[in-house]
Amino acid sequence: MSYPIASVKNLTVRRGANVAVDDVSFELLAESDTALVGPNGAGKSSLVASLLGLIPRVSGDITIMGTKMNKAGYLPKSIRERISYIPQNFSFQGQFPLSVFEFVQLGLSNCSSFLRMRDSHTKILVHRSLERTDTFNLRRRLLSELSGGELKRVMLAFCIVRPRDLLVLDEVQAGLDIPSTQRFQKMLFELRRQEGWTVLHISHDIDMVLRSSDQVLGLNRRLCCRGVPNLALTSERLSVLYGPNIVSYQHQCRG
Ligand SMILES: Nc1ncnc2c1ncn2[C@@H]1O[C@H](COP(=O)(O)OP(=O)(O)OP(=O)(O)O)[C@@H](O)[C@H]1O
Repeated sequence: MSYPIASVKNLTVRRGANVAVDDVSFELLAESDTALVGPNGAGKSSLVASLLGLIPRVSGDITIMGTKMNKAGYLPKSIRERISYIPQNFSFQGQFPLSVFEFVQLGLSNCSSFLRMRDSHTKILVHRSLERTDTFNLRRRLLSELSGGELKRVMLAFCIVRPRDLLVLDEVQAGLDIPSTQRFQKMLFELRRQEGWTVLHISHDIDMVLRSSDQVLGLNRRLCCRGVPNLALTSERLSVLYGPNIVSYQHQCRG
């Protein structure tokens, strides 16, 4: 039977003077895929940032892997190092002097079980992660020299270089073309199964959510719907979320 990796109860978050997330409760079950959907400005990134302890919350309880997050957003290192986060935007301008290999290797630094690891072992782990994400040929390139799609696959290599339990992704498809999106989704799906990750991801692709997620959370400041996507995302619920003029199209492409 599945157990909760994360549990959120009555979470309220403010951004500036406004309430961005209002009294939201949900659970993320182990090894499940949960999509967080909703219109622009609905509070999705705020919810995720608060779940990760990156921004404060006004009220509510957050428990991750059995440990309750304190009011200041603190979680012990033993829990934090089991979580991975790929943010919505990241770019490396100019000649940011960090190679792909060095970046992925950083995923091992500061991790208790790898601190005394020999250099040769570290290299094997990094190379294996790069191979599994089709980024081995990029290992000597600077991060600032990568395309958006390449950078996202390198972020996945960073996530798998050591075991994690919870992966949080904020609109990873943003800026990717159709083939890159399909390639990334396929890779993520396979890695999730191999690694046993619990995934929470923000998405604007309702068709993809219907096809691949176990649970959907429909947010528009408050939680408007929640459950198995094809039951929860009815046209009525989509209208509540996005407004009455929403029309849902099914992608014809099955990649
Ligand atoms: N740093 C900030 N300071 C003040 N208000 C903010 C800040 N960041 C976000 N907000 C506001 O909080 C609300 C929720 O924003 P948030 O980014 O969480 O929404 P979102 O659902 O992730 O949107 P999008 O789909 O456009 O990325 C919005 O009204 C936004 O203007």
